[in-house]
Amino acid sequence: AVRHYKLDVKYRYGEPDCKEQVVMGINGQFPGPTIRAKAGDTLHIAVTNKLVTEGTVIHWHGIRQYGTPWADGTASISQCAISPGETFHYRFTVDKAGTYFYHGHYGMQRTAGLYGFLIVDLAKGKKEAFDYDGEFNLLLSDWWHQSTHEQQLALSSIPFRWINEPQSLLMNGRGQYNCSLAANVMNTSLSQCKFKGNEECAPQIFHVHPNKTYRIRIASATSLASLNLAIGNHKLVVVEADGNYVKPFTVNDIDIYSGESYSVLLTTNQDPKKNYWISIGVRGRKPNTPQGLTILNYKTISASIFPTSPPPITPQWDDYNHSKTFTYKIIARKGTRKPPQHYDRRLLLLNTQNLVGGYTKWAINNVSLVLPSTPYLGSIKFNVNGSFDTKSPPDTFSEDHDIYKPPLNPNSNIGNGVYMFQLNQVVDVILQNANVMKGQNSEIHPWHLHGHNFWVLGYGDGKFQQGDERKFNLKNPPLRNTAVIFPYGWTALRFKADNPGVWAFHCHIQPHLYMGMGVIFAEAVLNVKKIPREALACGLLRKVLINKKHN
Ligand SMILES: O=C1O[C@H]([C@@H](O)CO)C(O)=C1O
Repeated sequence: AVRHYKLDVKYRYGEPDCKEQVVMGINGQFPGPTIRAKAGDTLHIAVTNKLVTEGTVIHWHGIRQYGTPWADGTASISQCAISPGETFHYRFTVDKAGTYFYHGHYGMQRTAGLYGFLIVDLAKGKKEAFDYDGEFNLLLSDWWHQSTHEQQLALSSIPFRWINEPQSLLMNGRGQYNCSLAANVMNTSLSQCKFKGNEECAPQIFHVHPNKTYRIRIASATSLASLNLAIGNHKLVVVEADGNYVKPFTVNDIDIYSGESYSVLLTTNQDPKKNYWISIGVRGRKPNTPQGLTILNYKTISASIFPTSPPPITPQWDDYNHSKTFTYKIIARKGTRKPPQHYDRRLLLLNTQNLVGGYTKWAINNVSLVLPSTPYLGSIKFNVNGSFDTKSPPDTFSEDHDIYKPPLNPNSNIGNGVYMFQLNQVVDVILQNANVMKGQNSEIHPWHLHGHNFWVLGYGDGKFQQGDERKFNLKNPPLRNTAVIFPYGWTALRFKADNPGVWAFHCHIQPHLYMGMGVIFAEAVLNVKKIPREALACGLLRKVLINKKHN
């Protein structure tokens, strides 16, 4: 079936965490409306830019866009940003059931609140591999009181001004600044939040029946924060990651990084005369943001009876063993497509924090990504000269780079060259983490690939070495679209370049991408058919449109 949606992107006033702010909304809502379809459907989504003075695009995170690379929603990569007043028609099929989301992919618009769920149900007649009685959606994000326009300026100023930690964590767009739902039952200087219930920042309560099983679909659209989610007294059974089934495993809490999605099963087998906390807390960075909270309400009692015990304690922010233990448990469910046993090309990508002309940046193999004004997809397809660097960025980095120290020479270059792949090449990417520019520290980076799922073949501590590949999991590696690199560690991915198009591969932390932490993959672009004109009407491509009939 074809499903039609109309999304108007517009600023509005809102109180995501009880403080009035400018929020990027869709059809007047924040977060945007949930888009729902069945596997095999075609979505026709008309996005109208009502922002008045800036462009916009929307990326459908986790959707492979097979055959429709122009609909990936990445400004300067798959299309021209949609101008104020204009409408862009995204048309693509959703071929795989799963939990996805959509978000802005131009500047830091995601941080401003441009996101919503995209859920693809199984095709008619198909059955899930697990049973459940009901389901909930839980979209996680973080929230700043500084505007994203100012954040962009701060990050691209000399001296560099860091955006610092978020003021609040949001669940389905709701958080509480300067008060806590749990103040009465825990040790905090925050006062108790008081709600009538209809406030925009009042928590969205999850109502359940006892002795049932619920599927909770969770996605993280955070700008910066890595999160840990727990539900007081309850176990979580992880069954899906990034739209792929995983071998079910049971945990007390999950770590979720920006760009990831999970489905967990929750069985309501606890005392039905109580309600329970649902909590999220910051991981991987020294937190300065209170826990995000809401309530799991057993319908046997009133939702206004708060839990009498404190909310779950988030693991220490730097307890990376906790994170690794969770991440290493994720393996593919039986029946998942297996990876090719060999690769055709390997990239070793070193992530470093650098200086470019005095500006603080992130670079990959010493190149910090600055997007061109003409979108790659059109410029490669129509062979437009001069729209980006024709020289490819390096496939590897210097052997003697000491990942445990700040870079000896912190200076790097900006660039917008692409890695070119032939159709069906098997590509391995080893992401190598390192020390930041100042002090002794290495940060978590969740890397997201557009247009594909990749197999996560393995993780390791320290520097990747020849021979580490003997430890790769080629038997049941999970398929994902986002994978984390741990501090001072490496992560190995494999994918098949079977989707003609131009695809971004980048750190999903919004300020890091803004500071250049990404690369561009171009795959068999000459095989791309029928790019709509509206995706091409900017930069050096305008001439192509005027001069020749395209395709
Ligand atoms: O990109 C970043 O910059 C700061 C810090 O490294 C410099 O202020 C930080 O914590 C980041 O993640």
